[in-house]
Amino acid sequence: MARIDLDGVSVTFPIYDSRRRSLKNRLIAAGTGGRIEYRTASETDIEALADVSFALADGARVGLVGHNGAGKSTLLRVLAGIYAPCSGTIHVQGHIAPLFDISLGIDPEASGYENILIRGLFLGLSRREVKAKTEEIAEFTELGSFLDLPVRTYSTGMQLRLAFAVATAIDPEILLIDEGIAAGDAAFLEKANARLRAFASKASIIVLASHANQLIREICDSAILLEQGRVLMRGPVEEVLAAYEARRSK
Ligand SMILES: Nc1ncnc2c1ncn2[C@@H]1O[C@H](COP(=O)(O)OP(=O)(O)OP(=O)(O)O)[C@@H](O)[C@H]1O
Repeated sequence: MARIDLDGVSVTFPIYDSRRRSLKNRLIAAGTGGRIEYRTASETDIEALADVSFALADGARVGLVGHNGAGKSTLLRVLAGIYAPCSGTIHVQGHIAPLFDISLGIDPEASGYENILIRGLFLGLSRREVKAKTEEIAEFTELGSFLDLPVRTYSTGMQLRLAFAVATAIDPEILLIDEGIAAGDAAFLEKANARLRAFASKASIIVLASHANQLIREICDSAILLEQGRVLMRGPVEEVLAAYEARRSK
C-alpha cells in the first residue's frame, strides 16, 4: 500500500549574494517565482514552498499546476527525498520512481551497459533484477553497439534514450513526473509516450507537474494549484484548471 502525508511543509532557499533591485522590477516579478524576502542588503530568502499539507492514498493521480516558479518541481523533489523540508513533516510509504532529473547519476565515462547497472541499482533494483531487465532496456533504447561505448560519446538525445529506458524499467509504487520528460526524436517520443502510459498504469500513486493541461486531463483525476509556494486549491481536474486559467487571465 502506498501513501504520502505532508504536514505544513515549507522549503526556503537562502541566497547570500543577491542585489536589491528596483521596486519596479520587484513588482514585475510578483506573479512569477516564490515569495522573496529581503533579509539584508545581500541576503535574500526565496520561499519555494509554504505550509503545504495534503495526503495521498492508493489510486491518487494528482496534477500539480501553477505559474513558473510556483513550487511544482520543489514539491516533487521534497516528495522524492531530494530536498528535506525546512519545517513541517513528510511521510512516504512505498517505493518512489522519480521521472525527472533522469540523467542525474549517469556516468559519462562508463558504457551504456554499465550505466544501466549503476542507474538500476540507484533506483533500488537488485543486481539480479537489473540483469533480468537489461536486454529489454537495451532493446528499447535502440542504441545497439553504442551501449558498449562510453556515454560521453552519445548525443544528448541518445543519453536521454538510455536514461528514460532505465528509469521506466522498474515497477513503481509512487511515480513522480516533471513534464520535461520529452526525450529524443519524434519516433522515440511516440515510443516513450506509450511506455510512459504503461508505466503510469502500474503505479499506485502518480504526481505529475505540468503546464500541459491535456496531459493533466489524460493522466490525473485531481489537481493541486500552487501559487508562490502555497496550495491555493485542491479538487477535480477541470475545476482546478478553470481556477488556474481565471487567475492567469486576471
Ligand atoms: N536551487 C534553488 N536555489 C534557489 N532558488 C530556487 C532553487 N530551486 C528553485 N528555486 C526557487 O523556488 C521557487 C519555486 O521553483 P520551482 O522550480 O519549484 O517552480 P516550478 O513551479 O517547478 O516552476 P516551472 O513551472 O517554471 O518549472 C522559484 O522562485 C525558484 O526561483
